[in-house]
Amino acid sequence: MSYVQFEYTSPRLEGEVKVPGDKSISHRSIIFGSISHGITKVLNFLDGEDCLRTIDAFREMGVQIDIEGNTVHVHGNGLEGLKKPDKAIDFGNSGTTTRLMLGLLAGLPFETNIFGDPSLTKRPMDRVVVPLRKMGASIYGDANGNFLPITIHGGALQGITYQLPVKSAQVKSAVLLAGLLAEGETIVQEETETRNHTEVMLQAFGADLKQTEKGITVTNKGNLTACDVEVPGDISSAAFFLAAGAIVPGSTVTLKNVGLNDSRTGILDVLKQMGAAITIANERTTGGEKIGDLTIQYTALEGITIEGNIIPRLIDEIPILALLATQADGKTVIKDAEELKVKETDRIEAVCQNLQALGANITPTDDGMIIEGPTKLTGGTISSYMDHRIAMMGVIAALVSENPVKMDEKDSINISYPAFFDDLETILQ
Ligand SMILES: O=C(O)C1=C[C@@H](OP(=O)(O)O)[C@@H](O)[C@H](O)C1
Ligand SMILES: C=C(OP(=O)(O)O)C(=O)O
Repeated sequence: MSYVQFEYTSPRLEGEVKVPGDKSISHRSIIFGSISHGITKVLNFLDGEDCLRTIDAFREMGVQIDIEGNTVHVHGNGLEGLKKPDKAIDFGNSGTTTRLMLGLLAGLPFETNIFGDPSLTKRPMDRVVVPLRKMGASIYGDANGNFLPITIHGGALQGITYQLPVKSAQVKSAVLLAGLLAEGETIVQEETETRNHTEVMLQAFGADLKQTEKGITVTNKGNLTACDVEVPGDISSAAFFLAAGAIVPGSTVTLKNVGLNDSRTGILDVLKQMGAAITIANERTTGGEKIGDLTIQYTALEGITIEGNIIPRLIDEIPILALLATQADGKTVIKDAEELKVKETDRIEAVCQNLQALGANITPTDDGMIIEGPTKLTGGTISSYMDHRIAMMGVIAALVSENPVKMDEKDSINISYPAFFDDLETILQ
């Protein structure tokens, strides 16, 4: 096997990065733009492979989508204007595309076949299949529809009240999307708040969606209206440089225009609690989403316990937080994060195996991990597990390792952050 090697001698990070557009918001801008009437202009769209899958899916269904750099024009067909795709749709590596599209396809009166890459094929779909069947969709696939490839035949849905059994914005969004095409009210109840971009954006596109004491309620009000979207920078991508700035001696890094939606900022709360020197400037709101500039400086960190309601607010940041915790003084415990097992790979196993291979003191648990720090990482050989967030963690680990980090591949990073190495280069001194 050939490896890519990362070696940084006495690195220091200094300067500004404008991180790419938010992945969750980019997906949703295409979905809601496609099902609206009129042209939706999307600025700062993330050109990562996952979001391009969402574009491909709507092109297959007859929607004209023009891409010019990071500006995208979606010529919406309206809910009734989507056509049956001519062939099976490939959702690649993207869980968000799959689960949100299943929600939409559940209400469309034709049959669609969908499939994905080996990672996506292992991820559970029953979390959306169960409520969508309750609403009236016909769904077939391996293990009673739990795994791709899946065939879905939509149409004639009935609204339901659904209490989320998993803390998942993808499930919430799938049910709300189906609710746009269902008869009567659809209500989603969640015990722990998950990211709310679907709710924010559906309201901006004119959907009849409100938060009531019963839960998040949506009705089938007919067509949505196109609405321009300026995508904030992705805090989940910013997280890699926030962590790097905090642990690489002598660093000061500023990340511009980062999305600061409260349902996503768990990482900032954790960094502050660990003692990081982080400041927020130029706070403002665009399209209902808060954004601002973050500056972080290297400083000593302390281990903490991360558990409970904060977990969905930082779920994708746990791999890089685990690396950060290896450099903090004392014990960091991460609990209530069993969802990590069903991401692009089992991220509890991938993070622990890799950081152990680099010399960290980290132990996996059933719902998270325990890290004892600080440890000077030695470097070594790791695997990305073909998971973009694990791969980026590996590269940042090389910045604080004595010897090189060798990894089996790096191309998976294109899923969410194609400009990752260019941005790293900009701030590397
Ligand atoms: O709704 C979304 O855009 C996402 C929700 C989260 O997944 P879950 O809903 O499975 O928690 C997150 O991990 C994923 O990267 C994007
Ligand atoms: C889990 C992720 O994405 P998805 O579920 O869309 O594959 C992620 O980006 O970390």
